[in-house]
Amino acid sequence: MKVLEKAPAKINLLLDVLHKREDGYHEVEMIMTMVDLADRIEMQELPRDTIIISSQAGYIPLDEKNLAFQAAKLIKDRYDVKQGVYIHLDKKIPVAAGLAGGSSDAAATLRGLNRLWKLGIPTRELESLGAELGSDVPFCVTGGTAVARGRGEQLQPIDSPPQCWVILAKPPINVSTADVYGRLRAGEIQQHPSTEAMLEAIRLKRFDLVCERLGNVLEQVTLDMYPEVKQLKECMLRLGADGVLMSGSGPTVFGLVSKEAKVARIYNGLRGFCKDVFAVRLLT
Ligand SMILES: C[C@@](CO)(OP(=O)(O)O)[C@H](O)COP(=O)(O)OP(=O)(O)OC[C@H]1O[C@@H](n2ccc(N)nc2=O)[C@H](O)[C@@H]1O
Ligand SMILES: Nc1ncnc2c1ncn2[C@@H]1O[C@H](COP(=O)(O)OP(=O)(O)O)[C@@H](O)[C@H]1O
Repeated sequence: MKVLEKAPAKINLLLDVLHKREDGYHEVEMIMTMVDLADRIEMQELPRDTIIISSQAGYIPLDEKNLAFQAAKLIKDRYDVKQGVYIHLDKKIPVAAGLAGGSSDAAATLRGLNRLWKLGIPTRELESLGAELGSDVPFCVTGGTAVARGRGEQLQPIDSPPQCWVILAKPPINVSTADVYGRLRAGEIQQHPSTEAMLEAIRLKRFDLVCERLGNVLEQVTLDMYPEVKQLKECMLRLGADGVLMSGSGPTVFGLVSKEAKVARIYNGLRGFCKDVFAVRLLT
């Protein structure tokens, strides 16, 4: 038997950090949504008790460091599954980009193996398993649009934002999430974005207000480390994107665009600046 799962990328329309916790994680308040750029995960039963990962992408680990491997191992151990699985990852989402590619692969693996092995694990439980793999994995289990609190695992589903184009551009640098959180001085954040105001903009389906109220407190940290991310933001705004923000810990910058007529110009303008550029729709 074989199952297929799509693993879409996420963007953070809003990311606020409330404080650093005793366990070293940061207490966050995020508004996350999925975009139509996805890895494809194929899972095939193996009679032997083993997990094998393959991928056309030469730049991700294929051993126990792979988040899909960790997801498969977790589900096998927890539910005492004796069969093995062959997992192929068709990567489309850039790696270490702030788009949760690895987390979404892990979530898709949890969903897929639940089906492949007919385990009947409820979604809530899949989300809890996901939290053991990473802070962004619970959101990726269900996707949609949600407010995420705690370290990212406390989810409140909300309505989709108004549909629009999303231009994603990732400069050729690798940013470590741990490094960005590590450099953040949570007590010294000058301006916190308002989650309530963004929720209102989404509720009212006001695209202009969504663009106006975008905010990410990790952005300044990454911008200070990598001035090219700042240049990329300025470039996207200059080319006419309606709202521009860095996603997660970066370095991907996304631009929201309402008019299709503008998309090609912005896309082509950015291609001169970096190789990884995508024009996609929100997954509403
Ligand atoms: C910043 C965000 C925003 O969506 O995404 P990315 O930029 O990674 O996509 C997330 O908070 C990242 O989630 P994720 O990538 O799953 O993080 P984890 O593997 O759990 O943690 C990686 C590192 O980030 C730090 N971390 C993570 C989450 C959090 N709320 N506080 C933290 O301080 C932890 O100290 C850890 O060392
Ligand atoms: N299936 C996977 N796809 C992508 N990266 C993975 C995967 N498994 C493990 N990783 C590792 O996870 C790290 C973060 O990758 P990713 O989830 O793409 O980034 P981000 O957390 O910035 O959204 C990278 O260092 C990468 O090597």
